[in-house]
Amino acid sequence: ALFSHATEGPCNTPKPGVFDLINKAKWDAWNALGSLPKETARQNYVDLVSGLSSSSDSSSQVKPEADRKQPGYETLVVTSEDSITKIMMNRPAKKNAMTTQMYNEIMLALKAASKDDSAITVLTGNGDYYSSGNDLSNFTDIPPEGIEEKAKSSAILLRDFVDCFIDFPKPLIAVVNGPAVGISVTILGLFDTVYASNRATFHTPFSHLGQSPEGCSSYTFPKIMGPAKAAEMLIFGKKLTAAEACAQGLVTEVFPDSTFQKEVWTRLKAYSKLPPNAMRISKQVIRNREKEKLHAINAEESRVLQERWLSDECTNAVMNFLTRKAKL
Ligand SMILES: CCCCC/C=C/CC(=O)SCCNC(=O)CCNC(=O)[C@H](O)C(C)(C)COP(=O)(O)OP(=O)(O)OC[C@H]1O[C@@H](n2cnc3c(N)ncnc32)[C@H](O)[C@@H]1OP(=O)(O)O
Repeated sequence: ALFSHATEGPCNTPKPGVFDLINKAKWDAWNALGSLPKETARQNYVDLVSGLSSSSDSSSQVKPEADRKQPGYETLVVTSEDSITKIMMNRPAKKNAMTTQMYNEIMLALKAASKDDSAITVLTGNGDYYSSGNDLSNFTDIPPEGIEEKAKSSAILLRDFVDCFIDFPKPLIAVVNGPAVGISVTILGLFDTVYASNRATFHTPFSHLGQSPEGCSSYTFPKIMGPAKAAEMLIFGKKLTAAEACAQGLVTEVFPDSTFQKEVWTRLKAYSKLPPNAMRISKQVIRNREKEKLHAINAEESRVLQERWLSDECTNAVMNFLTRKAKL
């Protein structure tokens, strides 16, 4: 309005029709300036634009992530911005291996995200790995009651952890920034969207570790990629490239690593502006009929693993890693 007034003087065009909403709003604003002198309109325009540029200068002083992060997490960085809650695994020196504390904190963060006012939730990793899966030193922390008790409490923790993903009510997106191993791969079948850098790989070496599939992958993987391809991953531990995982339906889209963060976050910010209730309800419609089945599968997988963790095959594989004799 001020620009039109400064250059053309008081409003001199016919009022746009009632359905021409944008032009009508512009016309109303111009007309409201009445017979303001052109020079005053020019000065007001300059003042307004100068004010906009100084307020955009102050918007570049966005709080650093450290200031925005939610308190109370030691193994994660959790932030909420642009209607997106981002849960970032934050043990980069240990390739984001998942400790007992990290499992517990991820559950807490998911429960909080399910109730906060964000529209979508993202899980990602800090550093060069997405996650190297279960922290194998979890197996060294044996309670006085013995190894059976450890296997039992681990199976309960695993079951509770995977249940949180099965029940998560909002769109859940994995931003797979690098290689992913073990449980960080298997739970991807419970996400709604999986974006991967072309540096990411997907590896479930359960037989190598004397273990068996979890995260409902014994059900979701054959469903997603067919039983033959799922068997190659889950029984024989075949490691997939990001492109292969995408071709088999586990990954939604692969991006070049050099532009990964920029492209993915631009897209997620656009998605986060969609009506949140519609997204939540669409997810329910897509997922709800499977929930009961997934809970039963999770319980069964956890029970089988509890036994596997007590096997010689598993104990030897873990000892070989911890004594530096073996790596994947
Ligand atoms: C409640 C229980 C639930 C259980 C659910 C079950 C889940 C099953 C799984 O997740 S199975 C998968 C288990 N993961 C692995 O077997 C991976 C083991 N790690 C490796 O083989 C390698 O570290 C690697 C290939 C991931 C990376 O090799 P690279 O040479 O690049 O790096 P480093 O080995 O030097 O790693 C840096 C430090 O990080 C430690 N580390 C990495 N991953 C793990 C891990 N999963 N557990 C424990 N520690 C891990 C590694 O030991 C190095 O530590 P250091 O610097 O102190 O030497």
